[in-house]
Amino acid sequence: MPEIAPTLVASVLPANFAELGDQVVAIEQAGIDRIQWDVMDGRFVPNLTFGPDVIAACRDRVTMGFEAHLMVEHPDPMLSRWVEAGCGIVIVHAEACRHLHRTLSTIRELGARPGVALNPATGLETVEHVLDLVDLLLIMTVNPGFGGQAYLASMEPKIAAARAEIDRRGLDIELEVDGGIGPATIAAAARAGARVFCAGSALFAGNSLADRAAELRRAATALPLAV
Ligand SMILES: O=C(CO)[C@H](O)[C@H](O)COP(=O)(O)O
Ligand SMILES: [Co+2]
Repeated sequence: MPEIAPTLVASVLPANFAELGDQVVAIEQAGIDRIQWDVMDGRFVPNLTFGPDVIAACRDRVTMGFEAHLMVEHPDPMLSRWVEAGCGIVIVHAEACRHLHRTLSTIRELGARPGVALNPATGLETVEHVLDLVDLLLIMTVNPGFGGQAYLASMEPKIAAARAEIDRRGLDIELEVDGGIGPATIAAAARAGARVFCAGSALFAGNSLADRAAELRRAATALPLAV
């Protein structure tokens, strides 16, 4: 396995929403690299979370980067709102955009770093012609909509194909995985080629975010057991 310095991203989904500002501070103090805001619209996915005002209310509490994971149908009309709320990375789903090239270009024009996400059923070829526009490719390792689901190991060939394509084209793209990432799954995703790991339940399990984060970082770089 190559030497990697894993980037750890905390999904806020399992956080205590009644104390969101304090939870965001706790995530930063635990040494986690970024926060992912899982935005759900009740249409693209059968769940609802928060809007840009909630994110903006937390922005001044920390200095760490924010990324918006928009599980939202036709995100174009509200793109500027996520940027204004302080999300330096705005990730849209390829399946949710009618004109994906335009949407990603708009995110860049708004001053944020564009990212594109793929559902488990969506092939890598869907984003072949927009990879030069993005700073981040997010491969979903669960079907989006809920935290706490089981990691889909069947996504590893797609992760590996994405890593190969990024390297072949010499692209400067963060390859992130999201869904079911924990101590038992992170190494396999890393071996497949992911370098950025979004975790929710695994980080919030137990009472020390810092301990869980350290455990995930260790597991991401662990060598496979010899058989
Ligand atoms: O996008 C998501 C769900 O749609 C979440 O980011 C993801 O599921 C993280 O939560 P967990 O680590 O609990 O799976
Ligand atoms: Co997410």
